[in-house]
Amino acid sequence: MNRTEETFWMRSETTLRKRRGIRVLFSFLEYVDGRYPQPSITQGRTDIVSVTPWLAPVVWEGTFHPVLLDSIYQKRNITVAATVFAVGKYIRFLKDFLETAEQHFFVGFRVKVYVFTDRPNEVPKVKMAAGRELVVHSVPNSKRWQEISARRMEIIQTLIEETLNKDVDYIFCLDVDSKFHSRWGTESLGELVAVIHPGYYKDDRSKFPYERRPTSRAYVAPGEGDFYYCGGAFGGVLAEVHQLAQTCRKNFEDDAKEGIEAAWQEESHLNRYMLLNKPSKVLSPEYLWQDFKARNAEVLVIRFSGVIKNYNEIRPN
Ligand SMILES: CC(=O)N[C@H]1[C@@H](OP(=O)(O)OP(=O)(O)OC[C@H]2O[C@@H](n3ccc(=O)[nH]c3=O)[C@H](O)[C@@H]2O)O[C@H](CO)[C@H](O)[C@@H]1O
Ligand SMILES: [Mn+2]
Repeated sequence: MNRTEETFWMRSETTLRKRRGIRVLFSFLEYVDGRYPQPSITQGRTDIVSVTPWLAPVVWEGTFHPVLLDSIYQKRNITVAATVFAVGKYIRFLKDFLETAEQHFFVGFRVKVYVFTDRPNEVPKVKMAAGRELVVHSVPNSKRWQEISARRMEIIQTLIEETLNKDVDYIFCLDVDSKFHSRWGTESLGELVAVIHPGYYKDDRSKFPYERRPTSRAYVAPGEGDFYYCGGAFGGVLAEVHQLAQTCRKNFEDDAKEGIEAAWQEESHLNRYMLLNKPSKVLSPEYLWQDFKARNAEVLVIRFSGVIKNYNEIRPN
């Protein structure tokens, strides 16, 4: 292949890596006058799988053209919401989360960030670009972190019912103890969007930390399960996320009435839900890495990553 034949999709992994710094410039130049490199269905990345067996895209760097995608959604004038919870000491993560979201999360689009906190006075003043808005809601604290984490589903369900329906198209629900490091944009949009957990994506499904007690409504039987998805990031269109949140909330509460709490709270219920209701788009672990993990070779870009935290110091229990 000579240099002129080389397209965005055809670049080898090492070339991509070498060019990371100027990639944004390249993808922009490749889009001059609405022209972009010819798509190929026979050449592209070979080190990853970019479609699930139910034909949902799996989003990895190098499988999409950011400027082309943005131009499609710009015409539709979409609004994207994000929810983030900062309860108790987790308020300390909010500043970095919001500041890095300004740099990387749907830049150039209308964005509404909904912050839920028991400390509204401590919400940092972060300068937001035109078209971007911060909305703060008060929520009660709780003695157990498991409760705080799991009750997000109830609050997300209510938020969608009460306020969002009119002027929001897509919603993402994100952990606060994380930062954006690179683009998270229109390539992530879909009806129901799940993110693959960075800790298990090369493991056999028998190792996934699903809820394994059949008495729980989050139960996943041995030999079942597609991927292990994160509780810390999911999204989609409002109707789909509403259905997910309502179902996970109800199943979590019905379990609680019988004295059972799933292994990973709402994350377990989300995994059960996604097994029965396959996501229409799957985001690779680029979309939720963990700072303590070294970057694997196939991960060319880390877009969003959990910070290292001292659990004993910040959690209420
Ligand atoms: C990266 C990822 O997939 N993380 C998931 C994982 O553990 P994590 O260890 O990431 O959970 P976590 O401690 O970050 O809690 C989840 C989220 O709940 C909120 N929070 C929690 C405790 C608290 O005192 N205050 C507060 O605001 C906050 O937004 C936090 O980011 O498993 C949890 C199961 O319960 C959740 O599914 C998390 O989303
Ligand atoms: Mn977290």
